[in-house]
Parts: sequence; C-alpha cells; structure tokens
Amino acid sequence: MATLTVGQLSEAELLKVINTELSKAQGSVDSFDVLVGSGDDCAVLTTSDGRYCVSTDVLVQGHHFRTSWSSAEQIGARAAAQNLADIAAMGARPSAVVVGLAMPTTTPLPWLEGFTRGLGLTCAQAGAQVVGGDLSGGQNICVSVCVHGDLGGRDPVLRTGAKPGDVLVHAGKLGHSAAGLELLQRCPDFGTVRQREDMERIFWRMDGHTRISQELLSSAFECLTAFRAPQCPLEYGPLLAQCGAHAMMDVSDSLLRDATRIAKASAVAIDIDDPLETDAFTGDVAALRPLAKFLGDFSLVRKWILSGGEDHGLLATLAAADQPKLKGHPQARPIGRILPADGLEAGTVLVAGQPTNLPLGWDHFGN
Ligand SMILES: Nc1ncnc2c1ncn2[C@@H]1O[C@H](COP(=O)(O)OP(=O)(O)OP(=O)(O)O)[C@@H](O)[C@H]1O
Ligand SMILES: Cc1ncc(C[n+]2csc(CCOP(=O)(O)O)c2C)c(N)n1
Ligand SMILES: [Mg+2]
Repeated sequence: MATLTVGQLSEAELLKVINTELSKAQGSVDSFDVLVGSGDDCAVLTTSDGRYCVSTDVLVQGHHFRTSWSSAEQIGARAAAQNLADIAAMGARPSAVVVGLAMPTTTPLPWLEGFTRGLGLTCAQAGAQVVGGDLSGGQNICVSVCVHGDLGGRDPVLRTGAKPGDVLVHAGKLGHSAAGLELLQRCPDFGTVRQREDMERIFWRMDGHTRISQELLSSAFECLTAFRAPQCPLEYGPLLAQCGAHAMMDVSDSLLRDATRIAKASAVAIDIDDPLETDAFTGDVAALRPLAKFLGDFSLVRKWILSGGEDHGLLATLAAADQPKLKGHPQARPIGRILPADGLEAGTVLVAGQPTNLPLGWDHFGN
C-alpha cells in the first residue's frame, strides 16, 4: 500500500496524529508549569517565580537540515535541541514549547509522525512539554519553535556580564556538528547512514586505499549524529548560573563568533586557548582527528572547533574563584580567559594571545 501523504488528510486529522505522537512521547513530563495545554486558542503557563525566559528559532529545509541527510526524528530532535539550548544559556530550565510547522502536501505522513516523536521526546527528556503549535502548507518544510523557561528564582545570565579576570568555560561538544556537516557536504551518501557500520562501505567508495579503522567509524558517526541532532548539556545552564556565571550563551554559529558576541556585549576581550595545544580540548580533538586524517587535512580539527557551529554547548564566563565549584562536572572545562579591552578593541577574540584569520563562523546573510 502506498504511504499516505499529509495532503490526503485534513488539518483536524493531522492534529490527531500529532497529538497521539505527543502523548506517547510526553507521558513522563511533570507538567506543573502548564495550566492549559494544547487544544485551545492559547496554552496557559505559570512559572515558579513569575518570570519567563522566551526564545524562538526557525529551521528551514535546505538551510538547517535536509530530509536526505537526517531522519524525521532527528530533524524534530534538532528543532527542539537548538531551542532548549537557548533557555539553558540563560541559566533556566525549559518548561513549555510551541511549534509552527509548514510543509508541502506531498510530505509523507510517517515523516510528520517521526518529526513529532523526535521533537516530543527531546522536549520530554528536558522536562519540557509541547503545549501547542500551528500547521500550514508550504513549498518547503519550515519549522518555528518557541520555547519558555523558568529561572527558578535565579537571575538570568546575560551576554553582557563578562568581567576581566573571568575564566572562559565551555560545557558540551565543539566542532562535531561542523565535521558532520562537512562529511555530508563532501559525500551526500552519508545521509543514508543509520548505524556506524553503514559508514564503512561509503568510506571505501571514497578511498579504497585507506584502512577504515574503528576510530574513524566512531569519529564519523559521532560527528554525523551531532550534526543531525545536537545534544546540549542542558543541566549545565542552571548549574553554571548557580556557580555564579557572569555571562553565558549557547554556541550556535561558532566558538569564535559567539565569543565575539559576549566580548562585544560585555565590552571586554577574550583569549581562547589553542585547541591543539591545551588539554581542555582533548576530548574534541580525539573525536575529530580520525575524520580530519581521513579527509587528508589535520588543520580541519582546529577549524571545526573554532569556526564550526551548531553543537549548542554552553559558553560561560566565571570568576576564577568560582571555578572550583565546577569540580565533579567534567563537561564544563576552562578554555580561555577574559581580558580588559584596554589597548584592544572591545569584542576582540584572540586565540592563544594572537589574532586569528580563521573564518568567524556561520552568518545566514554574510557568508
Ligand atoms: N527577527 C527578529 N526580530 C526581533 N528580534 C530578533 C529577530 N531575530 C533575532 N532577534 C533577537 O536578536 C538577538 C540576537 O540574536 P541571535 O540570533 O544572536 O540569538 P540566538 O537566538 O541565541 O541565536 P541562535 O538561534 O543562533 O541560538 C536575540 O535576542 C534575538 O531574540
Ligand atoms: C543543509 C544545511 N546546510 C548548512 C548548515 C549549517 N548551518 C546552518 S545554520 C548554522 C548556524 C546556526 O544557525 P541558526 O542561528 O539559524 O540556528 C549552520 C552552521 C546546516 N545546518 N544545514
Ligand atoms: Mg543562542
């Protein structure tokens, strides 16, 4: 039997499909923030201290994802993850999400089910509930997510608070998503990969001479997964806030570009350690090196870490005296320091004390 497309169902029938997936995915969410959920003109929310963090992020087919590169579940998970990361970046806990979805009538119904499942499960894992949305037809798939967060009585951690003398800390992965993107751009066949072992024959087709090691398969699969559905360590947002973070944001465009944003907003300069010369980046370098070696260019590791985006780790600045509070939380590692702007333009970002000519990272309009 041919697969149904969304154009063969009415909007009300599609909403039933969506709600069935959401109730399966979200059964475990403790929804004390949600006074009225999906089904009316608005949801009604509450927070523990009367304040909300609110943010929205748009994902456009061909610009943020391709259906030939990622499964529907992964696209749903990515849509949730990059929004949830913005809430964590304020030091808050995500509570409720609304989702706008435009799609062509030819979209297979299982795609809608998978997308909803991926989004619902990723929100549920973060303790957030999908409380509504909107459906529309469109030429391409376009997703717009709006996320709300609860500060739990703490002050929000802004981009403006970095102080000279602070330590620059990052929690999460760096460079993985950019490496996954590079793999897909160089060889779109990687879009068909569902498990690690599927990669071996594709690497063989690319280069039958190189021995395909287990390290290469793991490295490539980890990067591909990070690109398709990034995993922000969301719990580090409130943790860093509790430890006294002065400034914070999630790294969406690149470490260099987003550090520049904090530096400009806080009127300071930032010096990032060289990823290839300091222990802080050992995990990222080890994961990225086999893939860079296969692609024949070890300098890609440095470029992916510094100029690659979309891992959605948390970049924060913290007084040096507060850094020991992060002991026992290994994902948060010091990767640099905040300098006074004197003698340097505010917003300057250095790498190992030197200006860098690496690309600043993603810009939708300036690339
Ligand atoms: N179209 C818009 N209208 C009004 N404000 C906007 C618009 N686009 C972005 N902004 C605001 O500009 C600020 C900077 O945006 P930026 O894209 O750096 O933030 P972000 O949402 O954290 O980015 P990312 O989506 O990459 O995580 C944010 O406060 C954002 O809400
Ligand atoms: C098909 C495809 N091509 C290129 C990219 C790379 N990309 C798109 S947006 C972005 C930065 C964050 O943007 P935003 O601030 O909008 O979240 C990056 C690195 C991709 N994800 N998918
Ligand atoms: Mg952000």
